[in-house]
Amino acid sequence: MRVDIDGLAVEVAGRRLIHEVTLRAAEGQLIGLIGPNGSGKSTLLRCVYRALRPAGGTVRLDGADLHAMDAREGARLLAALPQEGQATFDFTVAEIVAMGRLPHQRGSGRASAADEEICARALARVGAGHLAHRGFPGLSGGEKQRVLIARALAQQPRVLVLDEPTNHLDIAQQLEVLALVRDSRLTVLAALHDLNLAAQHCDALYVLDGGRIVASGAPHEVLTAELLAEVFGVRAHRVRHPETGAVQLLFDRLPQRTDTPEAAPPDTPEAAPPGAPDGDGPPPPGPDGAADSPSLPSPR
Ligand SMILES: Nc1ncnc2c1ncn2[C@@H]1O[C@H](COP(=O)(O)OP(=O)(O)OP(=O)(O)O)[C@@H](O)[C@H]1O
Repeated sequence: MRVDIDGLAVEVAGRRLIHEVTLRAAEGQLIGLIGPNGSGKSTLLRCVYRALRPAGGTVRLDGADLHAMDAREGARLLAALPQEGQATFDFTVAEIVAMGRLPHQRGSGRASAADEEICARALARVGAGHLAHRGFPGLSGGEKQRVLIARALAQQPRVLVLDEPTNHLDIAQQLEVLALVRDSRLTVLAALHDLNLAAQHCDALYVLDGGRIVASGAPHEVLTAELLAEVFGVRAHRVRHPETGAVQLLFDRLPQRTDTPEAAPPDTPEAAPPGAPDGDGPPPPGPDGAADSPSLPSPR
């Protein structure tokens, strides 16, 4: 299912937080939303999953205005993992995941055998089947995150909206969750803080700063040293993943604005080591395709 966001504006408490956002997600694409803290990622996504109404503009799913649909219809098409999803619910894991089936139930709202099967499969997909009878509040942050992803999958939506889906997850689980999201073939909008994960897994990135989209495109087009300095205030070196070719980033602090070339001693960390690549360009691959990095220790 395609998602078209056009001229979206969002206001909270009379303050405009999102300005004129336009975003396109084709069927099955994974679109990453990146930006520094407070840039508006959660606010934009909250409007997409209907926790906030737009002050202007539209969100359309295959051309239909999402905010004009009734709640049940919207929930059958779009499921969300909100950032505030870590709130303590006094329910078991199985009950939390079963909530994902509510938009599909009519009448008594009782779960059918088919609903139970869908929930069990969703929990198994996130590797959390063994948690089904545990109380949600007693889970670790990572376990809660996986259960809430299972709830979103149990909803059987066409579009997934994920606010920091890798929050609280260890590195193996982060990779698992992103692979699972990819394999789901759903259209996905995901706010991500880890720019390397975003570069590796997303079809396109949209960069938010001050509530506005300031760049968009394929990860290798968007994640330039200039943009990362401007928007995130960091110095970034680009290298290529030796197997996938995806852009990957190595970060340093930017020199302080007060530092002048005269004031900085010649061997400060900001000074590039002799022979190091200068900034944005990917360094030439080594014999095995890996980018050489003279500053990294050799493997033991
Ligand atoms: N309910 C609210 N009332 C007032 N201001 C708000 C509210 N919600 C968000 N904001 C403000 O809107 C701006 C964007 O916040 P938002 O949470 O969308 O950013 P974010 O990019 O998701 O940040 P983070 O990366 O830290 O999660 C921030 O300045 C925030 O303080």
